[in-house]
Amino acid sequence: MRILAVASEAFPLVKTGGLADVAGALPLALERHGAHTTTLLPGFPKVMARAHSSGTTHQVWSWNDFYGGWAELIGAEVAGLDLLILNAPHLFDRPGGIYGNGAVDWPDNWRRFAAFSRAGADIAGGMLTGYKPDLVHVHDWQAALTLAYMRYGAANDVASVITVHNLAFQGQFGADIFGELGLPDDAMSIHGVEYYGGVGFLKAGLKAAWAITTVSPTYAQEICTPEGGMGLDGLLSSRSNALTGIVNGIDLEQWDPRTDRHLPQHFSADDLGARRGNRHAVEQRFALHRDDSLLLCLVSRLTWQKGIDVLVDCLDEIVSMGAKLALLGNGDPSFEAAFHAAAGRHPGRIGVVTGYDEALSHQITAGADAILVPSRFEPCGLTQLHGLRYGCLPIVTRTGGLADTIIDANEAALTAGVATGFQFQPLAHQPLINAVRRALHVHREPADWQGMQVQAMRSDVSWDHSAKCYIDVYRSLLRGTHG
Ligand SMILES: Nc1ncnc2c1ncn2[C@@H]1O[C@H](COP(=O)(O)OP(=O)(O)O[C@H]2O[C@H](CO)[C@@H](O)[C@H](O)[C@H]2O)[C@@H](O)[C@H]1O
Repeated sequence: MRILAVASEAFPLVKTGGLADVAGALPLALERHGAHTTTLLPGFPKVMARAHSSGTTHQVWSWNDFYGGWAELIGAEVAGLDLLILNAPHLFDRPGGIYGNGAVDWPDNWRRFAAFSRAGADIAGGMLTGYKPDLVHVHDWQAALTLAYMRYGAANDVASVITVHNLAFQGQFGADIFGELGLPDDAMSIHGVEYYGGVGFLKAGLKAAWAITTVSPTYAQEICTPEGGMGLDGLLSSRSNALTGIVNGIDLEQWDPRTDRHLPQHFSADDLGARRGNRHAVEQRFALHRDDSLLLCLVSRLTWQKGIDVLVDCLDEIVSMGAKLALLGNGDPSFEAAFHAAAGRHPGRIGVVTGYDEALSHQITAGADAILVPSRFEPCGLTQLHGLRYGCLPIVTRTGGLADTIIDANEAALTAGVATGFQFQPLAHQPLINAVRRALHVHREPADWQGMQVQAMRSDVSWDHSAKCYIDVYRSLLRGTHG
């Protein structure tokens, strides 16, 4: 089975969030089940640099004028990924972020990702000699228009899947761009790309996809409701037969406490005492007192989605309850400032590093006792899976993938010895505080805490089961039995 994946980021080439982790790891997991993935990426500077340093790049196509400038497609192989890269300097070669400069989106994002999607559809339609995918799998709004170009073009017989990683990002633009997309006039309708009077990239993909997946069963249900659907619940519930929730895995080689090159001290479920060296490293890096109190951590984009506003409100009380916190994140400057102010009020009890630091994210998860994931909504969530893998017990809101991956330490689960973390709902000050209090309570009994750590580390967070679920979706489409 040949899959063409279309994604705007993939680890380890370029990453702003969890999408990159998935786009980087899923192809390797699918390969083990006999499906070969070729991944189309935009030629962002980091992608081009990494591809060139691999020494494997070769041109497979070029255009003199592709959405306003010269462009080429490059083949490359990086970190086990079979890549096609759309090198279009007028669209992707610029300083700043891949989607914008600071908090401001690039004004030509519609053109950048329309071009990217068009390239995906042309490849699906057989533009490249010797390569035609059996199925196209696109991720999020940046790649979603691929499916509209396929549907209204030469590749409307090629099976397609769209995965929604986060419904909050929809790629909505004014109707005035439509004329420049190169789609036929009848695509500008409610059955095509039209969305609330403008053009909706994600909407167009959801409408055209043969199958829709999202990254957990609970989120799949939530997005069909007015509360969770962000304006797309009508469309999604009308397509609920085509919608499947498949929980993400994590890369077990990148996240292996016995071999992780980022850790000062390796450990395993049989040797939890060895976590201590990592704990000391975290205490040192975050200027925290060295003691045995509950060490909580956070590794997150600092946004409203992640419930950071509520956490900020709880920090003083969490410290007064006896816990301490190591906070790593970047995003909304007001949250960064609030964290620094809290660290100033509680020296030795709250430590903050603002910025994006992959190595530090591993160290924190290996050294802290528990990881906070107080998300307002969470399609799947990866940091709680990292926490499980490293015996850093997740304290999470009961929503989306957090509800599906963590077993709450209620009385029954504790007695049965199956608890792996602490859930609370709704996202608000008191429920969060109560969850931390429950964690403190278990933490006072080292044998109970370690029992939960072992149980957490036994959880299956691999890609194996999820890859099988994707293969099932692909097969059902190719057999014509889906939805
Ligand atoms: N400051 C920092 N330093 C280092 N690493 C950091 C960091 N901030 C975040 N990270 C890392 O970035 C990733 C973020 O993963 P999340 O699951 O929180 O995804 P995100 O919300 O971006 O994406 C969306 O897509 C993913 C993938 O489907 C879904 O899991 C998720 O629910 C959905 O919102 C993790 O690997 C985390 O360790």
